[in-house]
Amino acid sequence: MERILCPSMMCADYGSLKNEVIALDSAGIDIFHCDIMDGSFVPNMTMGIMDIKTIRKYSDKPIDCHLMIENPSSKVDWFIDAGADIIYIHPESERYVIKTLAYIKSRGVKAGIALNPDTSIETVMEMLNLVDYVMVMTVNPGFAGQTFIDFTKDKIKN
Ligand SMILES: O=C(CO)[C@@H](O)[C@H](O)COP(=O)(O)O
Repeated sequence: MERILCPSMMCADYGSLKNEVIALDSAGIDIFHCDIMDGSFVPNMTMGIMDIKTIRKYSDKPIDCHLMIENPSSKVDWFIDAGADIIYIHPESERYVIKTLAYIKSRGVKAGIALNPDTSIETVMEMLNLVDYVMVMTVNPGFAGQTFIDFTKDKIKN
């Protein structure tokens, strides 16, 4: 099994983002994982477009944007234009999921589905051949440092 390292950039020191990006890049990380939260789909607000642009400015490594926002289809262009290489959307937050996945791919970036702990894999079974990645969340989206929800292990296994 291939293992890759994707540090969560919401945990970076924002007083020194440029240096954090350069240090992670030279430490050999694989993908910058960026948690985008709108304070509505999840009870927190985190990174935005300027942060993605800063990461893109100081590294050529892939950037993934995990959109924890309502109606992500209206905003995917913002993040692609800022430099994202992979966009994750939540089926719980989007009315036209497959249309949005197809649009993301048509823009030349990879598309992923992220699943809340209480969303079953069956919900998205038909869409699995349309995505490049599936993110199985092992905590409720919104915050770093939460306790691992044990039953999500079975979902990952399946
Ligand atoms: O999407 C999220 C939280 O919603 C994660 O990406 C966290 O940012 C990572 O948390 P830790 O692994 O540091 O607890």
